[in-house]
Amino acid sequence: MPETSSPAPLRVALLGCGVVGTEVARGILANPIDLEARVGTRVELTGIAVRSLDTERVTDDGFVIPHDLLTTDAEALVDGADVVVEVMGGIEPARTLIVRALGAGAAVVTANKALLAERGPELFEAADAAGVDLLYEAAVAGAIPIVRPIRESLAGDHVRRVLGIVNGTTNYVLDKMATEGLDLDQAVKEAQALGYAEADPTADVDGFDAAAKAAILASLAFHTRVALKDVAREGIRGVSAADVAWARRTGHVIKLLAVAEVIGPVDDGEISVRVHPALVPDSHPLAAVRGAFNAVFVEADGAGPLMFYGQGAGGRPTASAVLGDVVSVARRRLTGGKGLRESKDQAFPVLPSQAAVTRYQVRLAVADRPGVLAQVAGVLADHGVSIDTVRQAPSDEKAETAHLIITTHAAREASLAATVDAVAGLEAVREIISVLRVEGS
Ligand SMILES: NC(=O)c1ccc[n+]([C@@H]2O[C@H](COP(=O)([O-])OP(=O)(O)OC[C@H]3O[C@@H](n4cnc5c(N)ncnc54)[C@H](O)[C@@H]3O)[C@@H](O)[C@H]2O)c1
Ligand SMILES: N[C@@H](CCO)C(=O)O
Ligand code: NA
Repeated sequence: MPETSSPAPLRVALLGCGVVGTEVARGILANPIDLEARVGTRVELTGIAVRSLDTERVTDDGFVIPHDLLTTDAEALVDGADVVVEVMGGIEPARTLIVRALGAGAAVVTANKALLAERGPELFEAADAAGVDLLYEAAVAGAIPIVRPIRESLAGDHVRRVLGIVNGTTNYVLDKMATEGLDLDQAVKEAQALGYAEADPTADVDGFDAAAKAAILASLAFHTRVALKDVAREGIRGVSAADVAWARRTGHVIKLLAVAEVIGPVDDGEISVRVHPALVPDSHPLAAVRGAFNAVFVEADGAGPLMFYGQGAGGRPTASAVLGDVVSVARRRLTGGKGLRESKDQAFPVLPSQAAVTRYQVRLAVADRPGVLAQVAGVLADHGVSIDTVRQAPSDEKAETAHLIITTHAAREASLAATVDAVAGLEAVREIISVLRVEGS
């Protein structure tokens, strides 16, 4: 009988053993899903790089990570690996270790959106040069398959627009404000108590986390390179309980959206990439995304609208995406295939935020007397901003003040800003209370 030799085991090195890392380790060591059967060879966790050997590493449901797998020598661990899984976060030493791994011919799986958004090109070039995979499904919207669908399933289509709720913490905060009437600070404290928001909630509340994910999504969707610095970013600090309540009255919810869209021809246009709070009509699928859930709504020429929904964070959900990537790179290595190359054939100019085209809802307090509405409408007309609807809220008779809620047709951000300044200058206008973009209609 001819001898058949089974393929060598796949050696996986894990960098980081925190919320995600412990669950990745458990997934490899104690996976009820048989990784060996999925991959075609044994998947061996060779070690886990940690900062301290003294901490006991246990998953939420009590799976203890064997102490003998832990090491503080991340470089040595990387050098012996076929696949390196980076879940330590931060820029350094993650960047150096990933470049080292790729240079040595190992495939890399990472969940590190901050690193990809800041140093992606360097990493993709190292992966392409070595002909190995650099996969990062977990970096955008956690468990939700969105990187692979955009990169592979939609590669034969033209993506026009991506609208994403890609930060669970801010979605939880805005949802609490809408459903319980909390103000922003109260809702952030609740998010912190539940472990969604960090002690310093800046990365979430000010939109940095969503902006990193927007840069990654835009790069994939439009086959180009969008860096974090190209993303116009506004967080949710300016959203008041009154804004949220008014949104409900006008049939909207406020969401922090990551928006990436082509403006102009799909093969010769420009792109706008931005993160900001926006009014989403109740009828849009994104309006139904509650609590800390994430969702990404994609519009493509051929496919039409697509919606991806699920858990964007948490140890097990994020580890699910990481493990899927591990299986994917392992299968490719086993068949001797090269890694997927970065797709960056389109050089779309990224528009500055003032050039973005959106609908707006402006809420203002005006003197309640004849002719004021006509004056305000006249200023919008003079600036070429077209009104879709005007609604007047019940007036405060004592103060002789009326509230106007004006929704515009699509206008450039720069024109709208100039228009609002001119409206604010009218003698009859007491206050511009809020200006919010309207997306998804
Ligand atoms: N937690 C989530 O829900 C989630 C979701 C998606 C993506 N991510 C990403 O996954 C990565 C990990 O996130 P996390 O929540 O598990 O973070 P975490 O802070 O819980 O874990 C990171 C671990 O890496 C260790 N570490 C950091 N630097 C190290 C070094 N130089 N050497 C050895 N160990 C080091 C830390 O001590 C910590 O234990 C981050 O890039 C994060 O953005 C996390
Ligand atoms: N802080 C992020 C974790 C996932 O990237 C969130 O709230 O969604
Ligand atoms: Na994902």
